Amino acid sequence: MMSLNRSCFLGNQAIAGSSSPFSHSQKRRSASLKVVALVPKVRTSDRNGSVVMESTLQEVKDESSVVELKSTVHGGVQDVYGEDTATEDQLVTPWSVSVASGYTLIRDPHHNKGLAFTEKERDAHYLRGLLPPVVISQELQVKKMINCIRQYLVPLQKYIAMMDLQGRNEKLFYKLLIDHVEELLPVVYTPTVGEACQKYGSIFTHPHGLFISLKDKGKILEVLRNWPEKNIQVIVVTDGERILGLGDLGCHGMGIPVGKLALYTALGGVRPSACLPVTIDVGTNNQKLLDDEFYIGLRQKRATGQEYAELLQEFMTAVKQNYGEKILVQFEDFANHNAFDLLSKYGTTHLVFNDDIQGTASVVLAGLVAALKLVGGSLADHRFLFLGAGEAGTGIAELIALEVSKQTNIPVEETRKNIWLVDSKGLIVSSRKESLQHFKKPWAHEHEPVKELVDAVNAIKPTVLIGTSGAGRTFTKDVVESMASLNERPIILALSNPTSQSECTAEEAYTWTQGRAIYCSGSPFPPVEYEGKVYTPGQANNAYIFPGFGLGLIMSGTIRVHDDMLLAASEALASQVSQEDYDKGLIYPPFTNIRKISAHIAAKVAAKSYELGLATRLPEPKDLEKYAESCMYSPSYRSFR
Ligand SMILES: NC(=O)C1=CN([C@@H]2O[C@H](COP(=O)(O)OP(=O)(O)OC[C@H]3O[C@@H](n4cnc5c(N)ncnc54)[C@H](OP(=O)(O)O)[C@@H]3O)[C@@H](O)[C@H]2O)C=CC1
Ligand SMILES: CC(=O)C(=O)O
Ligand SMILES: [Mg+2]
Repeated sequence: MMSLNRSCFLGNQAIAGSSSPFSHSQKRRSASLKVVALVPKVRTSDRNGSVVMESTLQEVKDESSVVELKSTVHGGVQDVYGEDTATEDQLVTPWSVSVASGYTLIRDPHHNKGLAFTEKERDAHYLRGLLPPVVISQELQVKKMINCIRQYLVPLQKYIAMMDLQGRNEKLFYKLLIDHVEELLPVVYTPTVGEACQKYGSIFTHPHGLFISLKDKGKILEVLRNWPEKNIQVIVVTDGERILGLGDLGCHGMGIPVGKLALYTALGGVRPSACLPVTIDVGTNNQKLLDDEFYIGLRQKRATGQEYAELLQEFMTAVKQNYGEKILVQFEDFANHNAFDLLSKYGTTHLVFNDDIQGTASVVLAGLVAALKLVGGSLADHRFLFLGAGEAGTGIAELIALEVSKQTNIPVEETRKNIWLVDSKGLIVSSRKESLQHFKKPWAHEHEPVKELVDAVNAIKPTVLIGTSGAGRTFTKDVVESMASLNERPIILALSNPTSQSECTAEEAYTWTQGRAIYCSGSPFPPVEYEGKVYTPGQANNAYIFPGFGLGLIMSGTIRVHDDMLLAASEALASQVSQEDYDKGLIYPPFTNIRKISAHIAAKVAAKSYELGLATRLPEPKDLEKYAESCMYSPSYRSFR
C-alpha cells in the first residue's frame, strides 16, 4: 500500500517520514527510512505535500545528532521539533510525505479502519499499541455507530457525529449511510443540513470541501491544485446565496455541496475521492452572519456584476484546465438572479447542470408521471399551479411543458398554457410581463391579476398544486380545502426545504383533504394517522435524481447535458414505483432501494447520451445497467498488504 499521506496539516508539528514524534519504531527507521530532522531556521513553505526541502532537512547519522539539533531550538526533553518552546513567530514548515502507516494511517480517513484493522495489518503497519487489542468487523462498527447516533436526541448532534465520522473513517461513514439510508438521509441532508449551515461557524471543527474566495482571484487554479485528490469527476459548487429556503448563508453554505456529494457517493456510487465540494465566497448580504463572531467567510457584502462574473469565469476555466473537458459541475443553491445566467452561459462550454432548476424538474416530473396511475388521465389532461416562480418552479414547469409537447406534438408555447405560477406578487399574468424576470416571462398568460393563492386556486382550478416558494405554511387551510373541493385526489407537493419552509405539513394535507391528498414534501415527514388510517407521505427531492444522473454522465463520458437526459431520468425513476408503493398512495419508491434505482437512472441517462452522440466512452457497454452497478463505489474495507 504505497500512497502519499494526505494529512499534512498538523499545526506546528512537522512529521518527517518515520521521524514522526508519534508513530514509528526504531526497527522501521533503520529498515526503510533515513532519520531526518528539521532545522529551526526553515523558511521555505511547502504546497501539496510534495516536498522540496533541501535547505530544511538534514540527514543525520544517529539519534544523538538529533538530540544535538534539538538543543538548538531549546526544547524540553526529547522535544526534537522545538514544540515546547514554539512561538507563533517561529517559522516551521508543515510537511509530510510517507506511506501511511502507524499513527498517520489511523489519522487518514481514506484508509482508516479503526478497530477493524486485522492482527496482520496491525503488525505490518506499525499499529501495535495505537489501538486497543480487540479486532471487530465493519458490521459491528456500523451497529455501534448507529446505536451511538440514536443516542443523540438533537438532530444537529447527529449531524456533527456523522461529519466527524466522515473525517475519521470514510468507508465506515458510507457503509453506515448506505445501510441506514432512510434514517440518516435527514441527518446529512435536508432538513438537518439546513440547521448545520445556519450554525456552520459554531460547529466548525475542520474543513470539508474547498473554499474559494475573492481573495483567491487570479489564483484559483493554484487553489484547486491544493486539493489532495487529482482525479475529480464531479464538483458541486455553491455561492451560498440561496441555501434551501433559508436565504443567504454565505460561506456557511458549504454544508450543501458536502451533503450533496455524500449522496453522490452513498446513493449514486461515485467514489468519494472523485468528488469535490466547493464554496465560492463572494461575501454575504446576511447582516446577522457579518455580525457573527464565528462566521467563517469573508466579512463583506456580496460582490456582484463584473467582479462576480470574473471570479466565476476564472473558476469555470480553472476546473476544465485542471480536470479536463468531462468534469461535471453541478450548480447548487445559487440565487436565481445568477443561477439561470450561469447555466445558460456554461451550458454550451462545460458539462454543467443546475440541480435546483433541472434536477428538481426531473424528480417532480417523475412523481407526476407516477401519480397518473392513481389519478388517471395523461399529463396533458392536468392543470398545474405553482406557488413560487423561481428556479425550482419555472424549471419544473418547463420540463412538464416539454414532456407534454413531446407526448402530444403540440408546440411547447401552447403546452405552457396549462401551467400557471404565482410569485410573491400574485399570479403571473400578461399585464405584468414587462416587469418580470426573464425566466418568468414564458408563464405570463392572459388572465386578470390575482393576488392571493387561494383565489388563484379557485380561478385556475388546478389538479396539481406545487410549492416552490421557500415560504413555510403558505398552503393554508383554505388553499388545501379548495384543492380538495376541486379534485377527488388533489396532488399537493410542498417542495420547499427544510421542514420549517414546507408549504404545508403532511398532517395538514391529509387532514384538510380528509385523507384524499396525494402528498409529498421536499423534506421528510413521518407517517400520519387520520381517522384510524395511516398515511405515508412521500419525499419529492432531487436526491432521487442527481446521484444517478451524475453517474450516468460520468460513466458514459458525456460532454454536455441535454434536456432529453432529464426526461430519460424522469421516466427511469417513475418506472421504479411499485404496485406496493401505489397501494400506499406513494408516487416515489422508498430510498432503501436507491442504489439500484440510481443504477437504473444512470443507465437510461447514459443510453440517451449515446443516442444523442454526446457520450465519449466507446464502445458503448452492452448492458448499461450492469455497467453502472459495476462502476459503483463499495464502502467495504480493503485488506492492506
Ligand atoms: N424538494 C426539492 O428537491 C427542492 C426544493 N427546493 C426548494 O424550493 C424553494 C425555492 O427554491 P428556488 O426556486 O430555487 O428559489 P427562488 O428564490 O428561485 O424562487 C422562490 C420563488 O418563490 C416566490 N416566493 C417567495 N416567497 C413567497 C410567498 N410568500 N408567496 C408567494 N411566492 C413566494 C418568489 O417570488 P418572487 O420571484 O416574487 O421573489 C420566487 O418566485 C426552496 O425552499 C428550496 O429549498 C429547491 C430545489 C429542489
Ligand atoms: C433539495 C434542494 O436542492 C434544495 O432544497 O435546494
Ligand atoms: Mg438545492
